[in-house]
Amino acid sequence: MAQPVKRARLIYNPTSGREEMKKRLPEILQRLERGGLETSTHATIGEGDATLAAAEAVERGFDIVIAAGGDGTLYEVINGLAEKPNRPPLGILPLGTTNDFARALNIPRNWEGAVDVILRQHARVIDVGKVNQRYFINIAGGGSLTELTYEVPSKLKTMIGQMAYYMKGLEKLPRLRPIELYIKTAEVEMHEEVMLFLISNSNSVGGFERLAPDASLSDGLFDVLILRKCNLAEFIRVVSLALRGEHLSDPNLIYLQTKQIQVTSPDYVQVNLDGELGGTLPCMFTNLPQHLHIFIDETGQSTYKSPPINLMKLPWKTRPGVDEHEQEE
Ligand SMILES: Nc1ncnc2c1ncn2[C@@H]1O[C@H](COP(=O)(O)OP(=O)(O)OP(=O)(O)O)[C@@H](O)[C@H]1O
Repeated sequence: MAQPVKRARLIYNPTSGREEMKKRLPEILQRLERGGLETSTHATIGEGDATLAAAEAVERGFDIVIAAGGDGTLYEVINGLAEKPNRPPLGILPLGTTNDFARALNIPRNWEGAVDVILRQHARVIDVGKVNQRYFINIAGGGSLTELTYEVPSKLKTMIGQMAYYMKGLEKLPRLRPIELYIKTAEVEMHEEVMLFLISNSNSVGGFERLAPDASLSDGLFDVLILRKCNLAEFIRVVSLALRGEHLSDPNLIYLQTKQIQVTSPDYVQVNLDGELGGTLPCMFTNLPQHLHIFIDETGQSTYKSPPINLMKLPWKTRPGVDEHEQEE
């Protein structure tokens, strides 16, 4: 007997990466249809649109939601799904400039491979982080480095891809400044001057493939990394240790695992969720265990090569609305 046809909603950002979606859409739709997924599309028109489109897709009863674009689009789609009681599984087409989360899940970087992962419908259930009323799946963080928050205009990103981040990030490197944090979990309470804090769900972030070596996407726990106040030389040392996964024993680093963490500060501290601006402290970060099904490559074969590392890309990426102003200057 024929399998019932499933309906998928493909939410894509036409400006992601090198605008690959614009070129590939007919082929992607054809491959999905041939593979048995009757697919309709929603092209996003700007910030926040993917969240609305994902929420609407759930309400309209789609069996599968597909997020096509970069980490920003994925973040927005997850924010549209996470609140809903009946969450359809999520497919990912990683066609953005950065695709940290797709890398953590070994989802192929090429569109054919990524479509095939969706067609095989092998889902993994993952934890989702909740912060106030927002959600993240990869990493949250904050710190004085938020001052380095920069916006790479999307046209520039399209033209030169990853290079745009380097140019924007490195020029701001010397402006590190510590912040005061109060941290509270069920296990510990602390008051520290810190450079940054990271609350991670996966072990691969921003090209740091061993940032939180013990992190599991579905263990119900966050891996928390807090970098104490340090000078630029120490900062660079910790980062280079982190590249090799040897940073956890560094005296400047505090590492813990927890289900829920409250972070407050007397300072003005922006919070970054999966590379996007996610409000300011104080925040309660709660792990929602096994909250979302995502299609993954069950063969576990990663087709990624590690991209070159941009220190400032982690995790301070975009501040919406700044690029126009910067361009005028
Ligand atoms: N039509 C559009 N025009 C401009 N920006 C858009 C449009 N649709 C969505 N966006 C915004 O673009 C942001 C970045 O997109 P996305 O993450 O998909 O790809 P990217 O630009 O390649 O970057 P990255 O993968 O590094 O996040 C999203 O957060 C979204 O708010």
